[in-house]
Amino acid sequence: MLIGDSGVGKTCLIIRFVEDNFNNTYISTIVIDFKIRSVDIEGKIKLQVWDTAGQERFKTITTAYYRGAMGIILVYDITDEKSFENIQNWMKSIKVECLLLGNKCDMEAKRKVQKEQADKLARGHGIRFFETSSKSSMNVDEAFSSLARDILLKSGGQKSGNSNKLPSTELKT
Ligand SMILES: Nc1nc2c(ncn2[C@@H]2O[C@H](COP(=O)(O)OP(=O)(O)OP(=O)(O)O)[C@@H](O)[C@H]2O)c(=O)[nH]1
Repeated sequence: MLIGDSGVGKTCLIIRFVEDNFNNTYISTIVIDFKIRSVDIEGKIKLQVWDTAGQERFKTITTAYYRGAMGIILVYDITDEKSFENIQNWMKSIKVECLLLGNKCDMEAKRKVQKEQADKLARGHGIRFFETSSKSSMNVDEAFSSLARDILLKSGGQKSGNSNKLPSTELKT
């Protein structure tokens, strides 16, 4: 499950990972959504990737979902300091396997969060850190695969039958 401020690029990361595509238009996610991709990690496994809305008004609902996740990808935007601060608050409350991503690393000229700061934060929490770009596709596959691998390792290689059931919601258009 991906968590982070509105506009940091969570949906774009999922679209790059699942469809190998990128779009500059910004359509803010409403509440929650998911996509599936099969990957080869010691045999085929199916990853269900959940996208959450970054907007504050959906926080109560998205928080209920993240409690059921097997792994969490915390995303900030390297050009937006506030998104990096907010990620640090999320980190305090997360108990499952997680990963830190500094997205939009193709925008080096507008960088506000230094790689070293994020690296230090990730080390402090004992988690992995990558800088990614959905635009150039840098590190996107690597990031998702490394978290999937860590989850598999932690669950003793079990590929299905987890007890972390997500709450069910009926969505109507
Ligand atoms: N340059 C650049 N732009 C990006 C990148 N990833 C996303 N964007 C742009 O950032 C904007 C927001 O991306 P989204 O993926 O919709 O952001 P989000 O985090 O899902 O936003 P919410 O759904 O509101 O929570 C879009 O205009 C994207 O095109 C990236 O790696 N590089």
